[in-house]
Amino acid sequence: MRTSDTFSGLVCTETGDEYDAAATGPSDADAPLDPTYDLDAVEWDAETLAERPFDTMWRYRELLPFSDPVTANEGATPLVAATALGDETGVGTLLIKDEGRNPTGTFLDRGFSLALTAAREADAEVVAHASPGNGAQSAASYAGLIDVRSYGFVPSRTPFPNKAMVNVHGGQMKVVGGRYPAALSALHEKLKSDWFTLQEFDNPYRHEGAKTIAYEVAERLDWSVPDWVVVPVATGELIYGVYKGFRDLAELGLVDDVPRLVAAQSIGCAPIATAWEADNDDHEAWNHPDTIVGELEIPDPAGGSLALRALRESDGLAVSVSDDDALESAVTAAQTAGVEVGPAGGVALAAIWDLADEFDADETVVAVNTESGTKNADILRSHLMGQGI
Ligand SMILES: N[C@@H](CCOP(=O)(O)O)C(=O)O
Repeated sequence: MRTSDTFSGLVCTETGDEYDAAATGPSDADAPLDPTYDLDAVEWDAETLAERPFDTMWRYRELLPFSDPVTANEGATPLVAATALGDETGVGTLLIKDEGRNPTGTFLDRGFSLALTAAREADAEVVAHASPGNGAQSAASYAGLIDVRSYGFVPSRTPFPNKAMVNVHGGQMKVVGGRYPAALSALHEKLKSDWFTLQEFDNPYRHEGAKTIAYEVAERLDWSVPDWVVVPVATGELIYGVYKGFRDLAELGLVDDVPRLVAAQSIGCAPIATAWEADNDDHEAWNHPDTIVGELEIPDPAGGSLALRALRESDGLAVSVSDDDALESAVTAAQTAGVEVGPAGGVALAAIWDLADEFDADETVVAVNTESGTKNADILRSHLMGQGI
């Protein structure tokens, strides 16, 4: 395996036990695995990094596991000022980290760059996972780069642009009747022992890609951290990755602390927000999930306890918002900040409205827009039609 010089292997997020980085299937650990690094060997400072072009997430190569990446130039997304929204919500500085600007229009590209590099290093011939749609599209794209067969199991409600682009990238798609859990069950039924799993948290590299969002935010803020980062949460991959990224920077002494994280979910599927309210360390699976925000309709998140840990350790919060407020917020961002926010990003922005009393007028709040709004243009447009527009 061609790993970076600083990569020091995989450890269990619960026990700290070490695991084989070259293994191809899910580990027998009790909890997800985390890539680790020899931080003493990472010689980063503001000047060294400033000399590198702000072009892809691979400018942070010393804190990524592989030396020869499968890449489509993911990362280096803009941090856009949402001044009008900030004024309306009383937030001093409101910024949107626009992950819709990634190659396939989702932050997931960061993690799939790593996961497909791991697949290539393991000589995998078939890769597979289940997703609400963005994941299938992104995985098909990266699998195409290394010419391996990819299977994306998706629920029938998956947006047409995702389905179409899976095929355009040369991927195989299995559309499963029902919702996301049905797609996950279908994957588990079909999974063969020689298939390489790309599933969040079974594959230890998906959240590792997401952590580079934190590096970019801190660097764009001249190596300071915002007061708050508001993150849409489904499996917990994104929020745990972002937390890990800020923690890395604090350990390296590049920033003073981690920001307070907010987990934003839809009222129709809010296992993490509910567990947080009940002061629990893990979630209970959500019965009867029902939200228009398909990317967040994950009733039994694989990273539930890690998401809750990220909230506890960052002195964070969790909140759930209505579909209507999420869509209204996404539309407002498009109209006032020029950012094509998707429904999941709208959930993060709606959470800011809900939490307006928590934020001080001089604070900086970053909301993560996870996907390009164009993937769900029909849903966003239908919200306008409800207003007679
Ligand atoms: N996948 C979602 C956002 C967050 O999901 P998580 O699984 O990382 O918690 C999206 O694409 O919008």
